[in-house]
Amino acid sequence: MCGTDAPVAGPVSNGSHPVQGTPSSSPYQNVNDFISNVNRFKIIESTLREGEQFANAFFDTATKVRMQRKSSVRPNHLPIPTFRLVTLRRPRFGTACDPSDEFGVDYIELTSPVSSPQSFEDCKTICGLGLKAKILTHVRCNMEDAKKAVECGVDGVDLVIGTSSFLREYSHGKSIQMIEKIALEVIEYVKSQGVEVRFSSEDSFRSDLVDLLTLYKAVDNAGVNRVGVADTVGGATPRMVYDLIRTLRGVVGCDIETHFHDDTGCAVANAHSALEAGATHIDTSVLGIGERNGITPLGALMARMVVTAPQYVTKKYNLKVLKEVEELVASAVQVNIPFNNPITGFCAFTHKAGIHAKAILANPSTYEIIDPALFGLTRYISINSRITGWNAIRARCDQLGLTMTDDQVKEVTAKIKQMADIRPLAIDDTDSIIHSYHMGLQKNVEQKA
Ligand SMILES: CC(=O)SCCNC(=O)CCNC(=O)[C@H](O)C(C)(C)COP(=O)(O)OP(=O)(O)OC[C@H]1O[C@@H](n2cnc3c(N)ncnc32)[C@H](O)[C@@H]1OP(=O)(O)O
Ligand SMILES: O=C(O)CCC(=O)C(=O)O
Ligand SMILES: [Zn+2]
Repeated sequence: MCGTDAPVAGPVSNGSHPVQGTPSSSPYQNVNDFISNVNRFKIIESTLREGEQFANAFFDTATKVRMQRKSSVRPNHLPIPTFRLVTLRRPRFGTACDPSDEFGVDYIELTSPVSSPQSFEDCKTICGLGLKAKILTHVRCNMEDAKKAVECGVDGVDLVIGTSSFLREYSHGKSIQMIEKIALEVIEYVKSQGVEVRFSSEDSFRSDLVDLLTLYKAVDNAGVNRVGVADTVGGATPRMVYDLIRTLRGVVGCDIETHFHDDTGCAVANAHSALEAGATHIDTSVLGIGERNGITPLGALMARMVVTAPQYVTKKYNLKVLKEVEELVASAVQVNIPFNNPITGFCAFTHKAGIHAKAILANPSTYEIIDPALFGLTRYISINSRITGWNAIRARCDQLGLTMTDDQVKEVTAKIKQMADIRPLAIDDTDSIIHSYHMGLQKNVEQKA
C-alpha cells in the first residue's frame, strides 16, 4: 500500500473489536451453550495434505520444510491510494521453527506416504523436525497404508474411506459391512503401535445416516481418538452440518473432526456451525487451498472465530503470524492473496465512503468487526474519490500539519471531488490539491497583511 508512513492524529487501536457493542435487547450476542465448542476448538492444518491436492501445488522437500520453518517472502498485494491512520506494526516472529507451528495449530496433516517415495521421505523428515504441533498423515483405510504411515514416525494416522453410495460403487467398491470390518482391524493395529488414530467417512453428507452412525459407533467403541465428518463435495449447509454433528455428538464419546469443502461457499460457516453443534476439530489449509476450490481457509476461520471467541483465539493462536504464513503459501503455489481475503486481502481494512470514514475516525468499532492490530495490521482511509467526505479530508489535513477552518476543508473537498469525477486519483494527486489550496489561502493572508 502506498500512503504516508508518518504517524497521524487519529484513533489509536481500541484493542479488540470483537466486543460486539451493547444493544439493550439482542438474542445474537451470546449463542454459546453447553454443547458448543466455539471456545475450545482445535485446528488440524492440512496445507501439506489437502493443500497438495490444489491444482498449482508442488511442494518439494525444501518448500515443505520452509513452510514448516519461518522464512521471509515477498509481499504480493497491489497498492491502492490510501492513507494510514495508525502506525504500521510489522509482524514479529520468535524462534519457533514452523509458521503453522508458531501460529499455534494443534496438528499438521501430511500427504499419504504411500503416494510416492518422496512423500514417504518428506513425512519422515517432518516428523523429525521437533515441531510443537502433532504430525498426522492421511491414508486410505487399509493395513498397508496404515503400516507405511506408522513407519514414518507420525503422532497420528488419519484413516479415510468413502461411505456414500457414489464412492462405495465408483471408488473402492466396498460395502458398509466390509468397511467396518477393515476399519476395526486397521484401528486395532494403529492403536497397538501407540499412535493416535482417526476414522473418517469421506462424503459423509451424502451417506446413509444409519450407515454412518453405525460405523462411527463401532469405531468409537474400538477406541479411536476422533471420528471425522467430511463434506467432500462442498454441498452441505450450516443447518445440515449442525443437525448431523449434533446427532453424532449424542452417539460417540470421542472427539469429532470436521472437513468442509468450499464448492458452494459455505466452508467457514459450516465449520462454525460444526463447532456450535459439538465438533472439536476443524480441518483448514492456508488460503483454503485444496482439491477443486479447496476447504475452510485458516485465515478466514480465524476471522470468524476471533469475533465469536476473542479470548480463546487471541490467547491460543499467534495471529500476527498469519500474514507471513499466507504469503509463504501464496508464493509457493504461485497465486496472489485474493483482494477480498478476510484479514489479509489488500482492502480488508480500507474504508472509503465518506460516511464510513467519518465514523471510523471517531471510533473504529463503528465499521470494523475485527481490529487489524490483532493481526499486526493497520487500517487505511481512502481519500481520493468522488465519495470522499470532508471529515476524511480534515483528518488528512491534520496529518499533513495544514491548518484550515471547516469551511476551507469543505471547499477543498469539493475540488477533490471535481477532479475525482474526471479521473481516478492517487494519494499524491489529492495531497497536491490540498497543498495548492492551502498555499492559496496563505498567499491571500500575506496579501491582506
Ligand atoms: C477426498 C479426499 O481428498 S481423500 C484423499 C485423497 N488423497 C489421495 O488420493 C492421496 C494421493 N493419492 C495417491 O497418491 C494415489 O491415489 C494412491 C497412492 C493413494 C493410490 O494410487 P493407485 O494405486 O495408482 O490407485 P488410483 O489412485 O488409481 O486409485 C485409487 C485406489 O485406491 C482405492 N481406494 C480409494 N479409496 C480408498 C479407501 N478409502 N480405502 C481403501 N482403498 C481405497 C481405489 O479403489 C483404487 O484402488 P484400485 O487400484 O484397486 O483401483
Ligand atoms: O479425511 C477426511 O476427513 C477428509 C478427506 C477429504 O479430503 C475429503 O473428504 O474431502
Ligand atoms: Zn478434502
